[in-house]
Amino acid sequence: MAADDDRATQEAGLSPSVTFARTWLDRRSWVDVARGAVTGADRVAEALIDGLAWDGDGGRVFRYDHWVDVPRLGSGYPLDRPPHPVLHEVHRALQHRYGVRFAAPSVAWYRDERDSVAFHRDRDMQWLDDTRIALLVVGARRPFLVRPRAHRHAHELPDHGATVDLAPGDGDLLVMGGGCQAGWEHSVPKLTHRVGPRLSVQWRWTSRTGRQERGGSYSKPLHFSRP
Ligand SMILES: O=C(O)CCC(=O)C(=O)O
Ligand SMILES: [Fe+2]
Repeated sequence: MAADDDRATQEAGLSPSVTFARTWLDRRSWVDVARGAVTGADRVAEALIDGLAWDGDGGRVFRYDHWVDVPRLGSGYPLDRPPHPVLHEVHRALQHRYGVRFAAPSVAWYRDERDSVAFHRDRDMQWLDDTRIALLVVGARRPFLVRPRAHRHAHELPDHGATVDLAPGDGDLLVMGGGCQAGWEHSVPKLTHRVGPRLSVQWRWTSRTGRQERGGSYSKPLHFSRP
C-alpha cells in the first residue's frame, strides 16, 4: 500500500514517545510544543467535524470598542464525552504532565485559508497571571504567531510584531503557560495560499490568582447593544 493510503487509514493514537520542547518568552511565560503527539490525526479531524455541532458562520464579537469578525466555526464537548477516544487520553496526559485540572474544551474549525483568529489574549479566563492553555492541532499546519503585548499597535512591523511562529499542525500539542495571556498575544492569521481544514481542541486552566480581568472579552463576547 502506498504511504499516503497508510496515512489515510491509520487510526488515531497518542504517540508512545512524546517530547515537549519549551520556548521561554520571558522570565515567567513559556510555550511547550510536542510534535506528532497524536498520530493518525486526520481521524480526529473527521471525528470533530462529524461528531460536534458547529456554531454559525463565526459571528462577531465586541472587542473593547468595536465589533470584529471571527471567521471560523466554534464548538465544544463535555470532558467525559469526547467525539474521539484519543481526546480523552490527551486530556489525561496533559493533566498529568501539568498537574492541573482543565475545564471542558472548546474547539475551533478553520475551514480554509480565509478563516483565522486575530491577535488576542484569552481574556475570558479572567485571571491571566498564571494560566495553561493546551491546544491539540489537527489538519493543516498554519502559522501560530506570538507577539509581546507591547507590539499590539506596531502594525508596521513584519507579521504585526510577531516574534515567534510555532506552526503546529497534524497532531502537534502546543501549551501556553505562565504569563502568556498577561504579557503576550497569539493569532492564527489568514493566508493567501490555499490550505485545507485545521482544527484546534483547547483545554484551559487558570490559577485564579492576581488581578481579575473585566470588560470586553474576546472569545466570550459581552452582549452590548450594537453601535
Ligand atoms: O486555533 C488555535 O490554534 C488558537 C485558537 C485561539 O487562540 C482561541 O480560540 O483563543
Ligand atoms: Fe486564544
